[in-house]
Amino acid sequence: MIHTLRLRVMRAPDTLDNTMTFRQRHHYLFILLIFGILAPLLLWASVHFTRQHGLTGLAEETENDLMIFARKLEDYLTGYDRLVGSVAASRQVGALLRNSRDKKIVSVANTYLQTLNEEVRASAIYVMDLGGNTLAASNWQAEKTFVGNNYGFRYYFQRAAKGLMGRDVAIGTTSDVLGYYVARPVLDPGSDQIIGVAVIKVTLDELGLLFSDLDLRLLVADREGVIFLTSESRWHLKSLRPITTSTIEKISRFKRYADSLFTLLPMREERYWDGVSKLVVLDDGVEYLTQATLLLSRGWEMHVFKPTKDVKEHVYFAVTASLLLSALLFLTALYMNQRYRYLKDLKAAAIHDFLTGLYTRRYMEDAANAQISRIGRGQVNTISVAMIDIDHFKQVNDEFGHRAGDQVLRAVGKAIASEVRQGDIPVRYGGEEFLVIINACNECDAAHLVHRILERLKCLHFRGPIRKLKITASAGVAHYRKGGTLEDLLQRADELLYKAKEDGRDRYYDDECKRPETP
Ligand SMILES: Nc1nc2c(ncn2[C@@H]2O[C@H](COP(=O)(O)OP(=O)(O)OP(=O)(O)O)[C@@H](O)[C@H]2O)c(=O)[nH]1
Repeated sequence: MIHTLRLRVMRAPDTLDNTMTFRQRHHYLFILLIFGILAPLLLWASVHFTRQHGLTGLAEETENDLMIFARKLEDYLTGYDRLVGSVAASRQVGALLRNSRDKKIVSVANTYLQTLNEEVRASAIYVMDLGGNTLAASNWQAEKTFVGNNYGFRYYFQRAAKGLMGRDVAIGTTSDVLGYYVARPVLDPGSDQIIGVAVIKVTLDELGLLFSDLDLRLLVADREGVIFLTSESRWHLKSLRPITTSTIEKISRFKRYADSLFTLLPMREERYWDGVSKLVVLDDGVEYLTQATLLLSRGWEMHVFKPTKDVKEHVYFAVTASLLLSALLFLTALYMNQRYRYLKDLKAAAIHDFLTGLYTRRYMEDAANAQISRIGRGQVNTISVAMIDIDHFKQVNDEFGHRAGDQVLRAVGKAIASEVRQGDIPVRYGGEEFLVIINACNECDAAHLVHRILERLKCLHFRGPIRKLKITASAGVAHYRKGGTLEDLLQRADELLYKAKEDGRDRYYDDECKRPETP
């Protein structure tokens, strides 16, 4: 502590001021640097973690929605899958296929299909023979009835005619409406031979109602990636993947998508966010988190798109919050720094004389008393006090002015500080009076020091109007005596100083050392 303070003492006050400004500037630069690194880090972390957290939540919601809608669609269509089974097993349909020329049987079958269709609200229910001809249909009375038409080219018919479940999405040749077709073989109860095919058609408009009023985008595409069911009408019959010309031709033939262009669904900036979810920007310029699932029984794929705008809002909030936090931390750091410097300056001002930079009288009293108690404990040999007073200083003030007087005081303070050793305490005692508490090994050490100081003061050179000025000083040196007090020590030094002044100045008296007293 003393060592640090001593270094400060040895600087001229004007240099000290400059150093503090320089240091202060360094402090601000340091704080700015720290915040220059911290603020972007904080910003990056808040953006990263908020987005990460938001997208994780959104991915969970998307997965949930996907499961719900896939289940909803499956359940809805499975109802028709089962229903077509009961149509195929019905007495009326069996009778019709065994005897399609009997008008009465045909009429009974038509009425049965019509009534059933009204109950289950399908688009149409009809029965075909193995040649693909429609023998009876729920819309038998309509102008564009299916009865009499041949749908043998249809994929669903060909599957059912082979004894399999036929499922397909296609545009109706008679109705011109896109629909889901499900077909089952009709077996002869006696022989178990396939004798025809029962079909139910459900319009996709009706299916689309399942997905209306959603705050998400949803699509269902067939095996080839053609979107046939979607919450966005503009995506209708667009394709998720590039399709070859031969596939387009095949689709056109079986499904009658002939007029469609099969353009690709515009999806930009696709990238996987995790293993399952993708982040995409769609044709509306909005970013979505998307997930897909396969509807295995039908070979379809369902995609759900959830806008990430809520996540973005959270990120904006986090950015604002972290900017505010950074600003708050920055201001707090500035305030703390100012306060720290202020307290430090206050403390320095309390122990240092503002003009010379030497210690104050108050500090000296505390430090000297501490030294005296150390002597009592045997930790320090002895101490001495040298009281030094500039001779005829009043004349300097009177002749050259107070500022010149201050210049001399500063130079004397600097000279004394540079002569003392580490552990000595140089003090501005008052006015033009200085004092040094000397940690001496023996009495003559102190006399040597005072001798050197008085010599040095004689050699001081000044600038400006007082460049020709030469000064001398007088001193009194007193040594600690066992059991003595600081007051006693100071008094003896003062008396010796007084004596030196009286005897003509430019000398020192030492109460023990018998060295020459004039330097
Ligand atoms: N410039 C300046 N002068 C000071 C300061 N403190 C005290 N003085 C002056 O120091 C002078 C001390 O004068 P005196 O006590 O008469 O002593 P002296 O003129 O040095 O004469 P001797 O000590 O008897 O040799 C006074 O004129 C004070 O005004 C200060 O901080 N700055």
